[in-house]
Amino acid sequence: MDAASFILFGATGDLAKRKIFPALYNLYLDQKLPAQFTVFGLGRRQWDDHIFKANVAQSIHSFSRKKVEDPAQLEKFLESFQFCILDANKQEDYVKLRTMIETREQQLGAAPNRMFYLSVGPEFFEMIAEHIDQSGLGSESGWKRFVIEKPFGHDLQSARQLNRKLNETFKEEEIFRIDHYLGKPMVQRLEVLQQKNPVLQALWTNRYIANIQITANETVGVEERSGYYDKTGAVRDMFQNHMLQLLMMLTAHFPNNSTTEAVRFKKKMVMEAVQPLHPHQVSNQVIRGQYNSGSINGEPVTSYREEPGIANDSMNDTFIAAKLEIDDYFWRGVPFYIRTGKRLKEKSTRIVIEFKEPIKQSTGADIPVPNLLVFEIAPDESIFFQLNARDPIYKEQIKPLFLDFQVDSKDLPEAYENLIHDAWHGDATFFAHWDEVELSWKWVQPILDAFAANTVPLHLYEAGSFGPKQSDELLNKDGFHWWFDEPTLEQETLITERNEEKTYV
Ligand SMILES: NC(=O)C1=CN([C@@H]2O[C@H](COP(=O)(O)OP(=O)(O)OC[C@H]3O[C@@H](n4cnc5c(N)ncnc54)[C@H](OP(=O)(O)O)[C@@H]3O)[C@@H](O)[C@H]2O)C=CC1
Ligand SMILES: O=C1O[C@H](COP(=O)(O)O)[C@@H](O)[C@H](O)[C@H]1O
Repeated sequence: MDAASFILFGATGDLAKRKIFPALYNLYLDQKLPAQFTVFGLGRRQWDDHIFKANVAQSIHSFSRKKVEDPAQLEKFLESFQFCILDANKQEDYVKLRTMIETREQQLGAAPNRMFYLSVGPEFFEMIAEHIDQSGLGSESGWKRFVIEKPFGHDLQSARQLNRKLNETFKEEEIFRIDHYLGKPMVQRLEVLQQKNPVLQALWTNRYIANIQITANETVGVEERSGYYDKTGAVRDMFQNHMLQLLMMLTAHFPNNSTTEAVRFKKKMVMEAVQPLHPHQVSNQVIRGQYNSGSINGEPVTSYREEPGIANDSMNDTFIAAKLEIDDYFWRGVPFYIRTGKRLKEKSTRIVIEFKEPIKQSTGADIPVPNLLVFEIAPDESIFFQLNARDPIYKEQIKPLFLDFQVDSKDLPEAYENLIHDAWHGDATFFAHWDEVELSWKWVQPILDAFAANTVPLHLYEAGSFGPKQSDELLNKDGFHWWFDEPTLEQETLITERNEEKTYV
């Protein structure tokens, strides 16, 4: 593996502390970093190497998946960390940084391979790219990679403008746009599950599937991010990126042993086939919500408008549900329902595939019992299939039967480990290509416009619920309902049993 420098803008920030340093440490323990590497931490704070290393050590003790068992090993890891005070606006700071990096590369006899990781606000992306170019930091003789965190733009126009600017310094193949949902192990499994299982391949079409539901419910509220979130809302924060990436990963028909290009091409085809949303359709197909006060896990929580830093008349969306269709040979006619929101009843990220032709119960309430295939992504990972069988006691009745595979996620790499590792290897498969990003913005743009013009109602929902009731109606009018908001008795039993006895794959 190539020796390289990891140049981290925003090394004093929250994301670096909670995700990036722990990910680097776990990769180091798994021997997935090059034998020679240096992490250059950057920020305006008057830190030196000593303070920086102490902060990195603290972050590892607090947030690492693998606990520190050998302090000497941690010390050795920290030897590769250096700090450079840098103000992103100041060209002279980049020149100083360049000298520092070149000195270290010479000491190690290492090639000038440089990974620039921007864990800073998006307002810095263009400026930093330009300074990297002008200061000569993007050396010609090694490889260079530019890793950026979302949000990538604020709307279609700003995203295009940002991309044009970045392309002046970096080629598309040098830009790694992180969408951490693509780093989640279950999401990474979707491609292979589909490719390597003829049974799933056969079922993966409108012939058998009645509808698909993609949910990312969160219990947390706006937290300390009011400045960012109140301008962003659920539509930009989660829907345009994470939710549409889940849609692409689920519905793309990947060829066997796909290359990076093939995966990205197939995902792009999905987004091209998603039926465009016309302005007059937004109010029928999109539900906008904002949390009111309520309680979560028995604790009272305030309304969004009472959160610190939020105006008491804010119209920002903390919940969005939308219905869309993919107009291609495989998916035509299958409705996709996608929702995400904050301050909901439970943390759950899942995809539910509901199959056609549910059987009717022969006794009791006339409840249709469909087959369901469920991918649980968070908080625990699992795949389960709901089948129907004869009730062994009340033989005239049908009883759901579950094939349930729980994934023991505590030993799996965390999303950031997967993504940093891949970027270091130059593998862009699980990063968002510009084409996907642009098409995603294009699809959500009518929603952004409608929200800005207030032509879509803002429904307040009680914190601790599953969002506004209008989100249920979105499905009810098509004869469906969100699965698992109110689990059946059998599903409830399955969930309880899972916690007692686990079947791992
Ligand atoms: N935190 C999270 O969980 C997630 C964050 N993100 C994204 O990651 C990025 C970073 O977020 P987060 O870490 O939370 O933000 P923080 O506000 O915690 O950190 C911001 C960082 O930017 C640095 N910075 C600010 N201004 C300058 C400047 N003029 N020159 C140089 N450095 C500067 C700060 O360093 P200093 O003050 O020392 O200058 C600090 O290290 C954002 O784009 C965010 O949207 C994405 C997903 C999740
Ligand atoms: O990108 C973001 O994701 C988190 C949710 O991520 P998860 O891995 O916990 O599902 C969300 O809370 C945050 O607002 C958003 O910026």
